[in-house]
Amino acid sequence: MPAVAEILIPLALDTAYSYAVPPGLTLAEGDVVQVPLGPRETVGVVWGLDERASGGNLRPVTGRIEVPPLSEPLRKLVDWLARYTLAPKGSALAMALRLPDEGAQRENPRIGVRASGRPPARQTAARGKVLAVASDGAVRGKSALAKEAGVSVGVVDGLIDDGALETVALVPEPVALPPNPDHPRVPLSDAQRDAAHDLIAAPSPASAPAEAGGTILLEGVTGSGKTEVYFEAVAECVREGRQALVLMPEIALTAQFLDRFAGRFGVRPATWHSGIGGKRRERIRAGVASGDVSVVVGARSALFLPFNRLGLIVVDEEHESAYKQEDGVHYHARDMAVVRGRLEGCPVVLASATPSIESRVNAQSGRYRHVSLPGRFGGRPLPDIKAIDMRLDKPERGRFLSPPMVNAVKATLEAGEQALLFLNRRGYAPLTLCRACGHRYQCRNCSTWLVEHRFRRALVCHQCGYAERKPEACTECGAFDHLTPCGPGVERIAEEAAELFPDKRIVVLSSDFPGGAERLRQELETVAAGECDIVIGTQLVAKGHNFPHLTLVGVLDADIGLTTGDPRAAERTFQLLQQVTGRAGRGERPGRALVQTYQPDHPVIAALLSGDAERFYEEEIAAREAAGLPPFGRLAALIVSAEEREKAEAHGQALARAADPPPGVMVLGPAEAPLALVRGRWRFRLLVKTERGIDVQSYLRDWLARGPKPRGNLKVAIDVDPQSFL
Ligand SMILES: Nc1ncnc2c1ncn2[C@@H]1O[C@H](COP(=O)(O)OP(=O)(O)OP(=O)(O)O)[C@@H](O)[C@H]1O
Ligand SMILES: [Zn+2]
Repeated sequence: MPAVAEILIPLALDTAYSYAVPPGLTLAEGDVVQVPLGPRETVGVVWGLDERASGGNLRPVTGRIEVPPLSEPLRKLVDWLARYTLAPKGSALAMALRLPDEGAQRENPRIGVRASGRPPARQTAARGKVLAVASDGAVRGKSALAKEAGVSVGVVDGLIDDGALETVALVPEPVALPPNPDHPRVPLSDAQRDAAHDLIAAPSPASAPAEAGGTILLEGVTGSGKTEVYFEAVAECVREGRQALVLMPEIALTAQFLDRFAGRFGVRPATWHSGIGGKRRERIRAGVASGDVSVVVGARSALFLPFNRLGLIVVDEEHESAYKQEDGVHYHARDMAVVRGRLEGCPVVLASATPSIESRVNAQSGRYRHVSLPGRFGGRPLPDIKAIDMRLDKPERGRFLSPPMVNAVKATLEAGEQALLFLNRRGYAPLTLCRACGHRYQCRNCSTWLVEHRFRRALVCHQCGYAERKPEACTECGAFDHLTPCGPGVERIAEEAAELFPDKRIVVLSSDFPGGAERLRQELETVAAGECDIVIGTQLVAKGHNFPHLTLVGVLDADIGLTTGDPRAAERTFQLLQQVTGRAGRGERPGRALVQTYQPDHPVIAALLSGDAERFYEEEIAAREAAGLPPFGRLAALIVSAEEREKAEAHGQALARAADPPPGVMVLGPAEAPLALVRGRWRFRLLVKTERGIDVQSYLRDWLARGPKPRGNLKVAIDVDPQSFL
């Protein structure tokens, strides 16, 4: 009697399906299998097995696929992820089960040749040279052998056909060489050594074994040398023969970082991000599963790699909102890292100069251990930060740099140092207006203004990517020469800087840098090497980078993020400004920062100027607690979208009527989303706010079960712990 296997299929399905295990097939939980689904065959994972049940009337499993099985902690992570985010379990599985695509499976092995020991049927001088070289029995590539013998590849081919040489598949080069934890290295400062010691220190013997995987907040001011400190924890992990994962926001994976890793461990680590192609992805996955790859540095998706003896997870820049995935499964990689650490029984290090309020509160309450580096490495001072009050120091008409800012840049360049001008706006101008008729250029698919990109000569939607050529005449009234850019983006600042400093080298860095991520990484290298004078950039250059020649940071619009209505607006602004000003003075010379603002007395700006981060955290934590906002209360958002506005609104209202919130739960909305239209879909938002002790997932499940069901093109996205409120 065949047993029954519960197979979870990586599609938007909530439960595993039952299949019979055919005679002769032995399966274990976690095995990757092929199963029939409707008229097709598909891939799934054994999620449960019942040896005693009778699968007689079920369709059988087709067979096992020879890829590494999913470990128990990884399966539990998938279960956890689905339960927490309310995503279908199959969708959660899909993230852990990126199977090789067709092309990747057929990776051609590299072929080498060696002497077979049989004499050739026909001997020539050229053949003699080849066989003389091959007589040592070593395996060589065909062309390498031909070159060494000084003959053409045709001669080698002839000897293969003849049987005097035989072909062998070469073992592919490893994706990463083993890091050496005891590679000679620069000595740590005393503060770093103490912090590293704290980080590695075993948890107190009183804690249960399951608690061995604790979470540690590694908080150190910008430039304090946190990287070197957590490298010590990585080294210790490698010494113990376990694997380490370092998560980074995608773009922080720079050559500079990889070189620092190589400086510490002798080799570069294996890396994992969206730019890694099919074959390489599969080899990394296989190496991670076999344990051959001991350290992976990767973007958030690396969290779902099949490590077989994970000993440490580091989340660098843990406060980064880029760790939140905003489509498909809405998960926060930092939070899931903490979960995976718990499931694997390994420690998790959250590193930041500006920790999230959530992690700060967890550290204060003792849920996380707190390790601090209060000063910069080498006793370097933190930058001196001053405000420029834009109400008093107005830029010239049509300009955006105030006179004190221009003077500071001038002085910096005269001293042979580098300046960074920071503005968190891509493109040339965020709005284009016709001065004749007042028409504003808007996206046809979204409720957003089109952003002028002068380099591309286009008006672009930053939501959906829609772009149109910037017209010569207004498309509404036909007037020529009346289209006016309103407000600045980085390209416009670059234009102003080029006029002010015509003989200086200026680079503009933003995520839409022409040439893509690889070119951008190269450009960051040239900045670090001091091969440019003025850097103009968005948040992309604001954090994580080490530019030793940079001594002046000018923030052009410190107020930008303060008025978004987002509950994290203050936190985000503080973190971003603290990070960007923290790029100044990391090398030999001290740095300073100037911050253009219309509200120098705003608590966030005042805290930044005071240099007293503690004050900001105290005030913000108190404010969150008073308002019952995270982490003192919980939030979840439902985003209802449809192609017709009325449909989305009506469904949102029907959901609200079915909400029936119990005590401790509040349901707000539906309200038209700030981004009311995205890619042709109208959006309405409902916000659930609960007391901390409430199981918000159960509430959401019950609510959605009794509420109206989405039909046709209508969709309801669920976002637990939302980071974006747009
Ligand atoms: N032990 C050391 N010996 C020599 N240089 C060091 C040492 N530790 C750190 N540094 C240097 O100090 C600088 C700052 O270090 P690091 O980038 O690790 O800081 P950080 O804490 O990560 O800063 P941020 O949070 O701002 O990114 C770097 O230039 C780094 O090379
Ligand atoms: Zn658009």
